[in-house]
Amino acid sequence: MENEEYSKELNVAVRVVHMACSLCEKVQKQLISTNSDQVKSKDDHSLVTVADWSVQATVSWMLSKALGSQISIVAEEDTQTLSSPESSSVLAKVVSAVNGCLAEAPRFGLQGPDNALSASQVLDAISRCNSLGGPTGQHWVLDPVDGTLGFVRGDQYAVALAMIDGGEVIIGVLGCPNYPVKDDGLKQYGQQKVSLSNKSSGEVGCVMYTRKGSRKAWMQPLIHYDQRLEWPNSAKPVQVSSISNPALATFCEPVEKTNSDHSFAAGVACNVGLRKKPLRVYSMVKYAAIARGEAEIYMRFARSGYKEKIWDHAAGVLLVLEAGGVVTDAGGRPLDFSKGIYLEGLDRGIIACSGLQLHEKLIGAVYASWESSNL
Ligand SMILES: Nc1ncnc2c1ncn2[C@@H]1O[C@H](COP(=O)(O)O)[C@@H](OP(=O)(O)O)[C@H]1O
Ligand SMILES: [Mg+2]
Repeated sequence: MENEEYSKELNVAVRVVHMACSLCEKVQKQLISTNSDQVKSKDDHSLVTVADWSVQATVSWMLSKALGSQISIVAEEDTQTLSSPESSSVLAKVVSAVNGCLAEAPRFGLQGPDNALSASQVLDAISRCNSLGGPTGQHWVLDPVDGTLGFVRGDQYAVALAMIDGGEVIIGVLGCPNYPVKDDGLKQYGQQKVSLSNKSSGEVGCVMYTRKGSRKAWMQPLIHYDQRLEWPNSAKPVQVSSISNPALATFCEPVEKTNSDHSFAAGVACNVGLRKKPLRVYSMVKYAAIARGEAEIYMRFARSGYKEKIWDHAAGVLLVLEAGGVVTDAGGRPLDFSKGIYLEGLDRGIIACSGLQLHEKLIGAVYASWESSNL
């Protein structure tokens, strides 16, 4: 990207997200290959948390190493459970996953530690991410494994890293390890899941990234096995779809109806003339789908009282905006990332679109449907 401002931060963030994706892929593979259902339900929980904590420790350690230990990081996990005596075996797994990942830093163009980290260094790296964000200064915002259910089910999930400066999202990086690189890959993934053991290099998994004001968003394939990440590797620009006819538009929403009111969204969809069935996808991969031009609309209507968190949206929102799209709350106002860990003042829900025409229609339809809804 031409503008030098924040280029070091962006470069480091992209490499770190590649590392985190590689860590997650290993844990997810292990999880999927556990056959006994009984063992699985027990292991599921600990393996997911292993991935969450390990990614948070790795990203925290690498960012501090590359950018200075004074950086502020807002992230989802804390160490309360992990540091209790009952969690010693999980902690051992986390330490091993983190050291395994950090040892590979040179493959990603970064410098890892000279010696393996101790358990207390790993715990420190996790607990350092206790910033609360806010309107001033720079804050890194991390969701180590977004879409936990998708992760457990061998489906879509994302590693999301953003940087906020002065309350504005400046950098957005989204790792989507199960998002096929080829066009229309997400729709095909839904119909015919890629076998995790057969994932081959360059076909499945991408990291998307952007910087505010660049009006560009990029996608790189994940690297596998002993490949090295070169900058900018085979990054290709992505952009939103040009479809503005609702009858041809694809709309995404969360898989879980507890996270978004499917029937309210169906009413809005019907009002604007959307014809296709919703594409239900776990995690921030929905934002990635809009930024890549594979879907035109993402609607999210959480139950009243639920407060959306900044790490579930920051990276994805910037990607959609810089790829040419529009993202607002359901009242048409931009999302406010300056108020701490929550998207305070969010009006009813979130609407991301590939273009203004569709967006205006959706906002109008939400307004019209609101009175009759029971949200
Ligand atoms: N009741 C609720 N309403 C809306 N979102 C919720 C929710 N409970 C949890 N979430 C958030 O929804 C995210 C998953 O999004 P989606 O449903 O689009 O896949 C979760 O991220 P994690 O999986 O990182 O916890 C979590 O932060
Ligand atoms: Mg999340």
